[in-house]
Amino acid sequence: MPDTVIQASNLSLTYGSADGAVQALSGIDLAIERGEFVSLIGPSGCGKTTLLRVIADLETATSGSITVNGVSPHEARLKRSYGYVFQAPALYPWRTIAGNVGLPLEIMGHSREDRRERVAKNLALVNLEGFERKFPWQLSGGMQQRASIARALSFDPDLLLMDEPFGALDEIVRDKLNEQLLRLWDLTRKTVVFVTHSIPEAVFLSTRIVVMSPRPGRIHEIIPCDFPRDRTLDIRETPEFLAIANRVRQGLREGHSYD
Ligand SMILES: Nc1ncnc2c1ncn2[C@@H]1O[C@H](COP(=O)(O)OP(=O)(O)OP(=O)(O)O)[C@@H](O)[C@H]1O
Repeated sequence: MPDTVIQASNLSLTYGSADGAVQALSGIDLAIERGEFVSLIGPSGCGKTTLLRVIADLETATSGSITVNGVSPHEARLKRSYGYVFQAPALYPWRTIAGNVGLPLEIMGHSREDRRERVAKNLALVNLEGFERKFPWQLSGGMQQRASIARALSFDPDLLLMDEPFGALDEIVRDKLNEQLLRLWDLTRKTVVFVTHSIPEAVFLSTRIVVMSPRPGRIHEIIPCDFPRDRTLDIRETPEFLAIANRVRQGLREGHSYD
């Protein structure tokens, strides 16, 4: 496996629409190394989701180049190199939690026994052991989102792409899930690319923060964030944390993000 998980060079993407073209990404240069936790932050419309979708081969760049694990996003998708977590949990209501988490494995043809083992392991990773037989509607929003993270991890990809997974949750639940996600990242050594609108969330979780600006979507600045991997929520009170949060806020302002 190459050490560089994602390498984007001069990547641009223009959507064609009935009322004209929208340049969603322009001149994106970004390299993400194995084991990093990289957040993409910026205002609505700056291209965060589009960039994640290009990595996942759900959109194709108009120009420039990108590799995922050293191959094209299309080949990486065929090799099931990543798990994708959406903003809404998107669990099938008629399937149990085990049925939802094991669905990718079912599609990939894993045996019943192997599925049961992997589902149990991944539910334990997101602290949902014992919930196999419940249905999604029997779980809180935060628990459903944890189940969708377990589903993304079910086939053990090294790369996790997360599009504002906790955006719809209240702050207390979000704090808890941020801590759990960080522990999971530390334990599994996955590479995470995480989209958020929240400055504290980005600073708490990331090893680097990519500040994006809109019209067209560009990278304004990349801010390193080198707290220990096993950080806890109390670091949010430290001057170092506040200094990085201020830098991100300043970067967003310079990108004319809130005009
Ligand atoms: N399928 C599409 N067709 C046309 N334009 C699109 C399409 N998807 C996104 N766009 C436009 O591309 C730009 C970037 O959108 P994108 O969803 O990537 O931004 P974002 O930063 O993720 O926003 P948000 O934070 O609101 O999710 C926006 O101007 C959006 O309206």
